[in-house]
Amino acid sequence: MTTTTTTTAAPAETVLDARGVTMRFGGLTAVKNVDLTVRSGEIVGLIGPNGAGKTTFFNCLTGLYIPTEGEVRYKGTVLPPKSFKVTSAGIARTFQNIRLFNNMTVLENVLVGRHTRTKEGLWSALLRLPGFHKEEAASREKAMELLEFIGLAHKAEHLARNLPYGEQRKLEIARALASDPGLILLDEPTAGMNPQETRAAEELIFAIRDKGIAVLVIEHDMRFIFNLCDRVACLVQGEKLIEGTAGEVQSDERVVAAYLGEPFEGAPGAEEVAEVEAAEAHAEEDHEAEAPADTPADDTPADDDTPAADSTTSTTTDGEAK
Ligand SMILES: Nc1ncnc2c1ncn2[C@@H]1O[C@H](COP(=O)(O)OP(=O)(O)OP(=O)(O)O)[C@@H](O)[C@H]1O
Repeated sequence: MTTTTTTTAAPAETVLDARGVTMRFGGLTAVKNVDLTVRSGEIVGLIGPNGAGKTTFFNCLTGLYIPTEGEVRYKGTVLPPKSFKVTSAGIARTFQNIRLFNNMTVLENVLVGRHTRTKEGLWSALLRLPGFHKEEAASREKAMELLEFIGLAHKAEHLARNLPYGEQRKLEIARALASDPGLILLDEPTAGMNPQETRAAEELIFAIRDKGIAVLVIEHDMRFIFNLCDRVACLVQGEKLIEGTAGEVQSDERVVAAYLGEPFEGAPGAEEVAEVEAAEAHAEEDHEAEAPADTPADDTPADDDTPAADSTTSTTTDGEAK
């Protein structure tokens, strides 16, 4: 008789549990009855056309807004309706528009991010009061570790305002990580980044996840979000349209329809479309020039069309599929 032993992995802990979150501004319902769960070890994406309610939802999760209805729990406990208390509880975030202390150094910005984990408060950190300096030594080591982690240790003494844009975005992430979060919310972390910076941001987010921090990320760059995320939820006009794996969401016709008229970032732009059209027109001209006058169109070998057709297909597919 054979016995089989099966080992089951421990179920992932629910880090964030948002239930029925609704946010109204007067007559406008920006977020309507949205449920979302993020588990430990996960990277979850939040997509949706402009004005879909993504940032408003983030604001409801982080205590900036008190939802009109619904409840948000972090590791089983209902979150307090104050952003600094939410940060203390373990949720950190970055903003769509970078919010750094421009006249402070890179290191000081990260140290300010540690204030929820030190006895001295935010004002002490900002005004560099004596108490802050005492705790600074202990926090400094941790802050330098974070700067190493994001690759900015060599710029620790630079003023934040002198960093290139992509590095300012990284610094915001380091500052958020300084509060030792269990969940980090990233609002358009690659906005304004070039392709190399975007790839580096992707690696950084994977590394954050590997540190045991769950990630919820808003992005318009579909290629980035579908590469990165374990699950993706799509908001449209404040409501969650679908939630699933990248493949499921990507192929959902309602998602595609929701974006119609608003091309995906990474989808072929006007220039690429013009290139394809020019190539097609060129191929047609060549074809007409090559075909003997008395050859019926149907007799033209299929191969003659292949290169132009292939190049058209691959450009379109590549752009749309990712
Ligand atoms: N404080 C506010 N007062 C009134 N209306 C608001 C407020 N904040 C957001 N809205 C409205 O709520 C809706 C959702 O906006 P929100 O910024 O959350 O969308 P979004 O999905 O983040 O958009 P984007 O991708 O453009 O950043 C919009 O119609 C917006 O005008």
